[in-house]
Parts: sequence; C-alpha cells; structure tokens
Amino acid sequence: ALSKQQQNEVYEERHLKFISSLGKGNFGRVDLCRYDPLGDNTGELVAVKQLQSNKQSNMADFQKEIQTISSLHCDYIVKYRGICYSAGRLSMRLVMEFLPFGSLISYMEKNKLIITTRRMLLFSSQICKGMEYLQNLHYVHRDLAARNILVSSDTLVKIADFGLTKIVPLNKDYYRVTQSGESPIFWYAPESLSEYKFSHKSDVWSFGVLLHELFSYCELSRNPKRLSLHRIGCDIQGAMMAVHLFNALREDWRLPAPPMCPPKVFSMMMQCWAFNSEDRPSFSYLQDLIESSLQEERDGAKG
Ligand SMILES: CCCn1cc(-c2nc(Nc3ccc(C(=O)NC)cc3)nc3[nH]ccc23)cn1
Repeated sequence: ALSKQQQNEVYEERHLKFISSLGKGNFGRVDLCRYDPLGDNTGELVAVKQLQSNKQSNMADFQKEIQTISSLHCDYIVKYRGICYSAGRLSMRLVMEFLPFGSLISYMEKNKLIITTRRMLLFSSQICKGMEYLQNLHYVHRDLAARNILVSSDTLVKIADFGLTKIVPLNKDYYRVTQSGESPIFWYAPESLSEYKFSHKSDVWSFGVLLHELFSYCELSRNPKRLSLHRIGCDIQGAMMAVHLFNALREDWRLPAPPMCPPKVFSMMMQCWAFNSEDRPSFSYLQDLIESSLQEERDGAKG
C-alpha cells in the first residue's frame, strides 16, 4: 500500500492522454502523455511507466520501484509525480516528470561534435551527486549505465529507472540477489559477477563504466558490451560470458581508454575499476576528482 504522501498525487486515467512511446526500461514501457483535466490541451506533459507483463513478481517489483522513486527528492534524480490507477485498479501506472531531451545515449550521439570535455565533466558531476544522495539513503542502484541517464536540458542530466534498485540492509554493506534476470553484466563489478553481491562500491564500478560511455560519446562501436565481447570472444554464450568476463578482469584486463580521453578522467575510471571493492573510491571522493578536473579545464580555457 502507498503512504499518505504517495497517495496525494493521484492521476485520473480519463485525463491522461497518450501521445507517444518514449522507451523501455526494466520490465516496463514508458509513454509520453498529457495530463489534461481541463480537456483544452493546456495540461502538463508527463512520462508514464507501466508494466509490460502483469506477472505477479513484476507487479511486486513495480510497487517497490514506485516506493523507491517517490521517496527520492534530488535535482539529479528524475522526479516522481504520482500514480494513475487503471480502471480495474488491477494495474497501476507510475507518473514522472517528462525530460524533453531524452536518453543520454541519443543526446551524446546527436551532439558529439559540440559537446566539450567540460560539459561531460559537468554531467559526470551531476550523476555522481545523484549517486551520493542515493547512497546516503542506503539505496544501491544496480543498473547505473548511460541508457538509464536522461537529459533534462543542455546543462542538466538525471538518473532514471529504479527498476533494479535495492535497499542495503542496515547490518550489511552489500545486497545479494537471487535471480539474475536480464543482467547487464558488462557494467557489473567482479563480486557481482561471481557472487551476485551489490553494494555502493559495485555502483562505483558501474559509474566508471558510465564515465567510459560518456567519454566515448556513447558510440555503439565503442560500447562496453562490444569492447568486452572483443576481449572474451564473441562466441561465448550465456552464463559462460560472466565467467570469461570475470577471468579477464581478474587478469587485470579493463576497458581501453576512449580516444582523446583526458588522462585524469581515464585514471578516475581505473580507480573505479579496482578489483577489490574496498580499494574503489567513494562517490564523494570521485566528486572531488571531477571538480579538480573541471577546474583544470576552466584554467586551461583561460590559457
Ligand atoms: C530509462 C529507461 C526507461 N525510459 C525512461 C524514459 C523517459 N524518457 C523521458 N523523455 C524522453 C525520452 C525519449 C525521447 C526521444 O526523443 N526519444 C527518441 C525524448 C524524451 N522522460 C522521462 N521521465 C521519466 C522517464 C522518462 C524513456 N525510457
């Protein structure tokens, strides 16, 4: 059941006008809708997520996702607007703020010729702040990747899609999952590959992979899955992929530096990819590294 605060924002289905499909997240589909109670097209645009399959397990996960996102209040996390109960009240829909510039991947591809290092460091800093906020609430995101970052404006990005987010129990510093599901293993830390362990430090590993995507302009030819399969062999299938990837990482293979990537930024990625989770930096330390890189870029610009 939803708390009092969560119930306040109830959207009536009859005023929620479908406009277009925006994308697919974990188990769900996201549509652009206009919430138009006056019926004169002056209503606000919202992003509405609904479950694809109404499998019992997915419904429970969806309710957890709604509880998670409605508890987050941060400039660098996509905002919760409310809930829309469908007719039978069987399935419900999650209403969120609409981010007009779409996914970071499409944004970077479209604008790669005008995106500066400073802009990429600004985006990195915003994602880092969003992750610091999540960590302070004991949330582990578990799916931090460019595909789950949305662009609000030319100077603001936000973390989206909390379908895999879990709360770390107070007495432990990691969360162990049972089902692997559709695992994004190329963003996974070694301990997540070998023991299904997820923690703030495994989120830091994924943040390093996200930095790699960002400084590769999210180009498909250089995406983490393609570069990793090139290393472990493209003929490896299923569970064996995780084994080969783990072995490559244990033998100190890492994603290669993106072309033209500033050395300080690649060094940041390498620190995130420390094999032992306790050797990885915290998000607040990463914040300081990014700030010092940003300052260097500002000084450099002055010449
Ligand atoms: C992250 C995976 C699930 N997912 C979330 C969204 C989403 N999209 C958008 N805006 C958006 C998306 C696409 C485009 C576009 O031009 N496409 C060709 C323009 C604007 N705002 C959102 N607010 C909350 C979720 C959400 C889409 N997929």
